[in-house]
Amino acid sequence: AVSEIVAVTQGDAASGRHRNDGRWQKMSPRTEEVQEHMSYVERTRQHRWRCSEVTFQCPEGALCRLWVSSITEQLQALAGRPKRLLVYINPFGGKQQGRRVYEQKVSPLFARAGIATHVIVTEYANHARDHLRTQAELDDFDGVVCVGGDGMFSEVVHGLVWRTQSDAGVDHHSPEAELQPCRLRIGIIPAGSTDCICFATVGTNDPVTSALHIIVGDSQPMDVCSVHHNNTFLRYSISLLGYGFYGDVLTDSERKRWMGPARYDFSGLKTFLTHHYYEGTVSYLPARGIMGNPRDRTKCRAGCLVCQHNGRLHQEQRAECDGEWRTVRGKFLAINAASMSCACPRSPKGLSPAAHLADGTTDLILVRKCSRLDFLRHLLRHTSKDDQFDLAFVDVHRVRRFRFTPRYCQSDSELELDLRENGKRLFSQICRDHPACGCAPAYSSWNCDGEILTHTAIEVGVHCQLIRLFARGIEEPAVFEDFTNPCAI
Ligand SMILES: CCCCCCCCCCCCC/C=C/[C@@H](O)[C@H](COP(=O)(O)O)NC(=O)CCCCCCCCCCCCCCC
Ligand SMILES: Nc1ncnc2c1ncn2[C@@H]1O[C@H](COP(=O)(O)OP(=O)(O)O)[C@@H](O)[C@H]1O
Ligand SMILES: [Ca+2]
Repeated sequence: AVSEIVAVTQGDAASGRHRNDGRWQKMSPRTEEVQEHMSYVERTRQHRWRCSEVTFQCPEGALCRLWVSSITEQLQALAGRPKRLLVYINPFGGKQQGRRVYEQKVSPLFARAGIATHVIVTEYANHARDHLRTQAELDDFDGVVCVGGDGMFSEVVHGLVWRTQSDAGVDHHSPEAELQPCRLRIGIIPAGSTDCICFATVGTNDPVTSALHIIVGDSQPMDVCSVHHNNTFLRYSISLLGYGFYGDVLTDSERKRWMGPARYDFSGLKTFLTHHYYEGTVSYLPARGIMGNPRDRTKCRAGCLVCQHNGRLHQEQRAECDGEWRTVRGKFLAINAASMSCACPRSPKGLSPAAHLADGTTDLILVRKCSRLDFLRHLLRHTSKDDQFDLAFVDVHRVRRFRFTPRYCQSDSELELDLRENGKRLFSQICRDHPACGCAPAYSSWNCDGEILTHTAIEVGVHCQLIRLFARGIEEPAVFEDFTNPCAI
């Protein structure tokens, strides 16, 4: 299809400026004869795309020129294709290859597709976020590309969402605020440690594949969670919000950044062996009147009907959901909210395999205190076909909002209630300082897409389809289609 052509150019056969396709070499070039070079998307295994080139020999120069200009015109008329991109590179993400990956694999493709770029190599953490917030001339661009991991993507989202709200006069500190969707799409060139947002929206972590999705102008809407403490905005989350296990893994892994991506495995093992649980209260607003549930074994795929259906539903039906909050108190090994599957190479089906990218909900996973062996069973099921939620100590709910309060962080009014009711103030104070007799920490931290949150008591709301990516979701393999034939236009 035309939509999967990267570019066409004309070069004359005699000059030999372009590599000749072997098939045509037998023909002797006549004086008039010219070549037409076409680059196009070719699908290879496991959702990977390659940029292939084919050369056509054309007996008549005029005809060839007509062809090239007609196809180029058609390509330019494709509305979704970006022409100008703002690129941020994190040179220190993952294995510190971001710069090399961009220069060697991505930049030549953008050039071939005639995309103009403005490239910024970041110099410090939050450089990209702050540049987007205050300096970047966003009107000059059709999209933003980040080269790095989920942390770098998160920076770009924070910059863009913040800028969009401030331009629209929306107060992002209000947890109830209806946020304005961002105009610019975001592309991810994976060069981080987990890269789960790329993996879950494209199906593979491969810079060339991602670059091609950007070039053809794909669009994948995505939900974004906002995280607040009281009435103060803390952060946005796109992949995982995790307290307990994933919070502790992250806290420990930050000290091991020098290890690169392997830090997560070391800290994962350590945290697993430590086996801490945390007490607290979770309240949540279940998503009602929607298609799908976290255990229906469906998967969010390209052109997902559930996302389309629930994305439209969201606005009108929200009122119906109000007033049905539920509360759970307990001891948890992990509290995870996955607003998408969080599929990544470590777990190809992800934390919540049936979660949707753009349905306006997040899957709240509660793992209660259990034995090490049971928790290991739960973890292992992230890597097998077995259902990780089919265990007595695991609950999963598809929700629109939720709140968490750790046990020893009661609000002042709750403390006063304690005091009035049974004179427990002194006891409460002791608990605050030394809960559980000092044997184990009373608090974990929230892991918000790989960043540690400064507060433990949080309120979370999902903003349906707030951003769009240069991706199309994971494609189902089409068995009968011939992907290799570029002439099937
Ligand atoms: C025993 C094997 C268990 C495998 C369980 C794997 C579950 C993996 C789910 C991963 C969800 C990832 C969600 C993504 C979060 C990212 O946004 C975020 C930031 O990414 P960035 O660094 O690229 O910026 N990444 C993370 O927070 C990293 C989380 C990684 C967790 C790895 C946990 C490994 C657990 C190993 C347990 C080992 C127990 C072994 C017992 C013998
Ligand atoms: N130039 C820089 N120097 C230091 N830190 C940076 C720089 N640019 C980005 N960061 C930060 O690095 C962190 C990790 O980035 P990321 O690209 O997600 O890699 P990883 O997947 O390895 O964690 C992010 O929190 C991001 O804000
Ligand atoms: Ca979702």
